[in-house]
Amino acid sequence: MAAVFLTLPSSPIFPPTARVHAGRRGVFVARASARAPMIAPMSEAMDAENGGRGQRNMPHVLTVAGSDSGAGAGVQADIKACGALGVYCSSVITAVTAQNTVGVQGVHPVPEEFVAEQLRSVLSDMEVDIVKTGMLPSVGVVKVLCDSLKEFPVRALVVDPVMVSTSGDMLSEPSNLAGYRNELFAMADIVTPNLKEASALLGGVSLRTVADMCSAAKSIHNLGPRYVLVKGGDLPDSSDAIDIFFDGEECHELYGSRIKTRNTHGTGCTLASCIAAELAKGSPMLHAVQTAKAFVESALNYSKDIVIGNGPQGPFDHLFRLKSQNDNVGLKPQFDANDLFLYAVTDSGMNNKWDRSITDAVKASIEGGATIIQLREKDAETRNFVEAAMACMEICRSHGVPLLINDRVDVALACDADGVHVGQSDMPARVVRKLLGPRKIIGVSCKTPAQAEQAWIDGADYIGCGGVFPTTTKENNLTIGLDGLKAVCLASKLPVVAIGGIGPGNAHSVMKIGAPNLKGVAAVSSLFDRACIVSEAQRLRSVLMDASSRARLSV
Ligand SMILES: Nc1ncnc2c1ncn2[C@@H]1O[C@H](COP(=O)(O)OP(=O)(O)O)[C@@H](O)[C@H]1O
Ligand SMILES: Cc1ncc(COP(=O)(O)O)c(N)n1
Ligand SMILES: [Mg+2]
Repeated sequence: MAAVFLTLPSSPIFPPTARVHAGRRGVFVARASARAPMIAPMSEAMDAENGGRGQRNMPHVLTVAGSDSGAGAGVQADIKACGALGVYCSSVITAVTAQNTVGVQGVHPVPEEFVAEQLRSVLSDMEVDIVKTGMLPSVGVVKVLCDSLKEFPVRALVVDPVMVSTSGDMLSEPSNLAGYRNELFAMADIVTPNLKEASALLGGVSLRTVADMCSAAKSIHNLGPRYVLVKGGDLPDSSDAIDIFFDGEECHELYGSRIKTRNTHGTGCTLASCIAAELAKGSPMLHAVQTAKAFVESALNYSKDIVIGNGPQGPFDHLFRLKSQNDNVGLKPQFDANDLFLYAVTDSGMNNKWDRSITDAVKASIEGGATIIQLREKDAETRNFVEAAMACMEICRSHGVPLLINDRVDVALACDADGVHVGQSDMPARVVRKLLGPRKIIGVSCKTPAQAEQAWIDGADYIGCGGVFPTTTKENNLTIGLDGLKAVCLASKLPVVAIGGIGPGNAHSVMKIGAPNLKGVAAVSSLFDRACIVSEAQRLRSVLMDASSRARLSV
């Protein structure tokens, strides 16, 4: 039967919303500053209309993809994935497929003009942060999309170059390769081919090893995108699920557990949508990819035994987090940068001097208002350290305060700490991330903008910046002063906690340097080299509270 496409009489032409034209390259580097001017006037206007009750824009992904009637992949997967991550998802449908767990029975492309009309409807009206593409059935649709993105630029473009379904059915014209290569890739912030797609994009090269995936990622990078993720779901003989992330300079091997299940239909669509959703929330690219990968792994794990359909490849459950709180155990606790507010770093020497156990020191700092704890035990014997860390972990967990371990990844793993803090001469954060996985918090000590940039690239969650003032806890430690702190904060894409000689007497001067990503101060001697930790922590906390309420008032 011939398809009937209903094209409404041309809608009134809305003036394109004023958007910031960030250059395609560097959209992410300029993320915060690019968004600010775009959002502020709009929310001010809405606020005024709303009696100042503070309306807010919701992070928004637009998926440009095909419909999967079985709802495991395509637009349906994209909407569920974004919804699961708390992001709004609008959808421009490029094709309707008749599809189930057996395969694809039919494909019905939507006429290019009507794809263009859908794009105009969404982009001219809504504040779309990120566009994610899936099935683009023809070169004509690719062209229409590129033209729309030139007219209505967005913050980033995630391209999942869907070509063939896992069942082996063609989802785009072979001539589409040229459309991707010649136009879309140059506009893309990230392209996420699976092994077959990467091979097709490179003229049919064979991809069987991680080394092959790295060289494919580099070759695809030469086609124009800023980042490339080659997905290894189908890597033969691999007991892990390994993806390769290439940032233009370095290949990062991202490891996950391979879940034994038939329900992997839609993993690629979901991964790309989750990346887009995390970008919409403001994550840097590598973080977005890691969070997306962890989400897919958790969803597959939760859904590994569900049965939907009789074919060889079933869908999985994107909304698993809503089903059971218990199943959330093991998911990455969202790192909350506000936890850096009052960061207590224990010191074994000071505990000995004041004849305190490490657990007493931790309890007292939490009672005084510490919002995160780091155990820094430079001289402890490993066995004692692990025992003490386990006890501290229990205390911290019962108070909902994250516990990090300084330097010792092994101790952090042994006590299932929330994360690790490393210095410049400790294990590189990239290696720590490999060992701890995407769900733990990693902090890196940085003195310079270059070190802060590296920490971000390596996948850290925050940086500790200092020593700001001279201190007795670190010998020969170069201090960087408030100017040095400010320079690093302004350059850092990660939240910052200031450290080094900070206490109630000078915390105010630190917090008022005027860097929005400076989230708090770390204290060692000013808490632990004192007779009463509780009252010192309370004093520091009230100085910090005062500084942050003044900062809010002056905005
Ligand atoms: N069985 C599995 N267990 C865990 N992760 C998987 C599994 N299969 C695929 N993945 C992950 O899902 C994402 C999508 O990969 P892939 O299946 O290769 O893409 P596509 O769906 O486009 O073919 C990747 O991050 C991959 O590592
Ligand atoms: C409409 C549509 N879009 C994308 C895919 C790819 O998904 P998968 O690779 O998991 O089959 C699909 N099967 N259908
Ligand atoms: Mg797959």
